[in-house]
Amino acid sequence: MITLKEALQLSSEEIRDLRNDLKTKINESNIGAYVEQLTNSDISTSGEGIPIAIKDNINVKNWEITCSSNILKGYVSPYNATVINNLEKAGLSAFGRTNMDEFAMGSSTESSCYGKTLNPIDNSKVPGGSSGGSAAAVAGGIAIAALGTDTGGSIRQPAAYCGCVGMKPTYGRVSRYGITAYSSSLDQCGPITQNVEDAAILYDIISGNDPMDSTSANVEYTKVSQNLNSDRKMTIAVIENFIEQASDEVKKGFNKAVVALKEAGHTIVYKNMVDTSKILSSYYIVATAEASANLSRFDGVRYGNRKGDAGLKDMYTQTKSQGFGEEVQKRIMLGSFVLSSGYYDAYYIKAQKVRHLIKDEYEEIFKEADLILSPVSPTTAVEFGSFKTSLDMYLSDIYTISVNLAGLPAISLPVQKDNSGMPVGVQLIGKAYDEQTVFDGALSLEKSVNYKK
Ligand SMILES: NC(=O)C[C@H](N)C(=O)O
Repeated sequence: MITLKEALQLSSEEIRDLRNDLKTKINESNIGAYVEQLTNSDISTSGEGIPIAIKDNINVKNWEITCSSNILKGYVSPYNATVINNLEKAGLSAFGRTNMDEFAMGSSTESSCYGKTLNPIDNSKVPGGSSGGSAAAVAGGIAIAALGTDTGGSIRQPAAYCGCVGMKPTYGRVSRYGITAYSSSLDQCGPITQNVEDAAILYDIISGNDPMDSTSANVEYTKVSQNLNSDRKMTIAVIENFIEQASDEVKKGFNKAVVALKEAGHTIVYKNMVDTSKILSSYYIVATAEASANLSRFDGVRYGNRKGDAGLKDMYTQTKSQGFGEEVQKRIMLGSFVLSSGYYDAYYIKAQKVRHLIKDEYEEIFKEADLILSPVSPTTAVEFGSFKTSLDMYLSDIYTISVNLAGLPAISLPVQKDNSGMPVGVQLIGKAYDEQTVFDGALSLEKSVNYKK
């Protein structure tokens, strides 16, 4: 597949041919990366630009947006998210809706109301989640690049499971206007691409201050893709107590990355951080609390397909219990519980304290290091049905969620294959607003590991 960098050099006729070619490839593909592939409808397109696949929680004017949930089936966006306007300004267009876990709550794309997306490398394995459709489309050669969202790893983990590059920007760097909120203090939109340079290009295109998003950062901004420099020598920290929990195959991949970084001239330092079990508890309290508030708008009155006609209570009950899947219902209930009076201090406030502690620990490490290297997930992509309980699934997020709790930028990239041929990804985490260092380090690592698809 042509890269985004190459596509930016094409004439309008060549782009038209590329779009037609892509449409044929999508229709012939059997991995179910796109919602349209799973529903037998036509690939949605907006404009005539370079085609970029869009996760089903990002508003594109006049497109159906469902967040892969039955509750929103048939809902059509009245406006574009800012990221879509930014794509269009740069000569790119939204092209095809990618599958996801319902309301971005999951790590395998198994909770979509449309059904599964298959990992293109091994169809018996999950593509990861929640942006599993976006990662599978890029890895499967049916998208040049895609947009995903990352609340607790939803860009980086599917990118790692499928062997592509996924980047979560600093909280506030990319506008959330027009992106369906799951957990407003954690969500960020970012690129999923075939390589690090394309990720930098797409990040540059979508990022920047937006007055339509009150959480958008108004800080000085320089484009990263024009200043990429893989020759910078950096100090990179490794969190020792994190790695112990990874599978042997992930450890091997991680060690390869450490050796490659040393060979590229970087200095490695070893650190420890707060226990991952505390990070997990903090994330699943903060995220579900915010989700319970954000998803209250899908009540059959303001949004959502209305069900039940025996009074208000029946209408709310029927609308939500028929519209939302099991995992979403569970999280709304958990979130409502931790915010309820009597439990608020014991759970929600405590989780916020742990969140601050995590932030402080990152700041301490960044006094000495430019970047932190960590695995993306404790295992490579698992077989469908492997997550028997919600907790099994939550445990696949132990390395990614602290980055969202601290609001930091991070990029995941593949470094080698495990003994069954599945990609092993690692992530580089940076200081807030220091995306340049994140991309420079990632480019250096990409060159030195020389991963072959
Ligand atoms: N949305 C995400 O970033 C995925 C994360 N596994 C979650 O379910 O919250």
